[in-house]
Amino acid sequence: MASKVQQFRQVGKKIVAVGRNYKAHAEELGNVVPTKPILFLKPTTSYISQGQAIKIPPTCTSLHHEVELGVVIGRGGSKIPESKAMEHVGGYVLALDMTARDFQDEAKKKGQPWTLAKGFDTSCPVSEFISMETVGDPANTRLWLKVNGATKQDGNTKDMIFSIPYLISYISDYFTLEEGDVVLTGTPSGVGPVKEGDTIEAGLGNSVTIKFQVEQ
Ligand SMILES: O=C([O-])CC(=O)C(=O)O
Ligand SMILES: [Mg+2]
Repeated sequence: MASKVQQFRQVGKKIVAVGRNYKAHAEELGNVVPTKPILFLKPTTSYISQGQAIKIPPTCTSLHHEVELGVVIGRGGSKIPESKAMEHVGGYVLALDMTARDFQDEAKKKGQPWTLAKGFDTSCPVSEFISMETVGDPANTRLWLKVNGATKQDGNTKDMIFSIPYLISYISDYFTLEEGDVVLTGTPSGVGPVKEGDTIEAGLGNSVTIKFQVEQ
């Protein structure tokens, strides 16, 4: 029987996402490099798993891929010290933080929230649960993404600005983290648009790959 944490999608808890956690990605979109984590939430209705398609949200003209390491919380807590943060990690997931970049650009200009740009149905494609042993060192793991076979993103979690323990501690100062919550740790550089009919393939380390189709 799969443990509860392995069924994080059914547990159906929060998705807390971190923005601009890689310097090269902050810079490629003309944003300043943050001095503290930028957080936003994605609803759990945004999850899809392999076999389901990424659907371009209505009126979106620039749907971007962002490959990210997701941390699955195994043990909840609030005000978790950085030194104890890794004890709250249950495992990992390879995720895409699909982003309606045109919606986000408009929201940024108007000082409005990113909810629609980041939280629409199918905006969080995920792999199956990945064990800690499979990932090995989450602070030195390759993350890559291809569109129709062409490499677009090829990064490493060692380039995160804020580490996983720091993020868990920081987030839990404000939000209680619960078993099954997922923390998306930000995307490396190379984000870009996808269109109807495209195939997105992404990988983590040497062993985990996912594949999703984009549909209108
Ligand atoms: O939309 C953005 O650029 C922020 C973000 O999610 C990331 O850096 O992963
Ligand atoms: Mg992201």
